[in-house]
Amino acid sequence: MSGFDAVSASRLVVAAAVLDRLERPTTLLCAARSYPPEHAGQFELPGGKVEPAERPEQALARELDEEIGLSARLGPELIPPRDLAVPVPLEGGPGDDAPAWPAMHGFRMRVWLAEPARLGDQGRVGADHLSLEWLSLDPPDRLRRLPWLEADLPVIDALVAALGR
Ligand SMILES: Nc1nc2c([nH]c(=O)n2[C@H]2C[C@H](O)[C@@H](COP(=O)(O)OP(=O)(O)OP(=O)(O)O)O2)c(=O)[nH]1
Repeated sequence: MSGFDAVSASRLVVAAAVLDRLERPTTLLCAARSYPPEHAGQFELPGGKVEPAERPEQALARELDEEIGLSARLGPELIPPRDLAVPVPLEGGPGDDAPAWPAMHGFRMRVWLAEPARLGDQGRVGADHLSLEWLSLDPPDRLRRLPWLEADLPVIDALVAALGR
């Protein structure tokens, strides 16, 4: 789909920090959005909205397959720090059961580390993205300097810290 719909504060988005490998990673998959026009070219972690009655991990597998043709193995969740975390909403769906990162447009976002199920699989660019870049984790400042969606900056900082960079 294209464009951002009107959203309710309870909508949950899931995204993956796809590393070349979970053990001793060297690169991160950074995806340049193709829409909406005001965010085209900005980078995000691939993922998307959780459908009603879907578990977040199931939604993430579906989104990665649909958007970038990647079958991924999930690692640990990247837990937001307490001062940033958006609590579980009262009206959250069945899988919406953990604090999340604040995402754009009132969305809440949960993020998992991941690696391609077939190591070396690069994913493919579909309609949702202009490009997929596998960027080196070193030096981390180069990664931080990408034009990320604004909401992703603390996520990237936390990722870099979690990976010990
Ligand atoms: N996928 C993704 N969405 C993010 C990130 N950061 C962030 O603020 N968002 C926001 C942008 C959108 O408002 C929302 C997710 O939208 P989306 O367009 O990716 O969702 P979708 O794939 O289900 O797309 P659609 O078919 O509903 O357009 O979350 C991120 O790193 N990845």
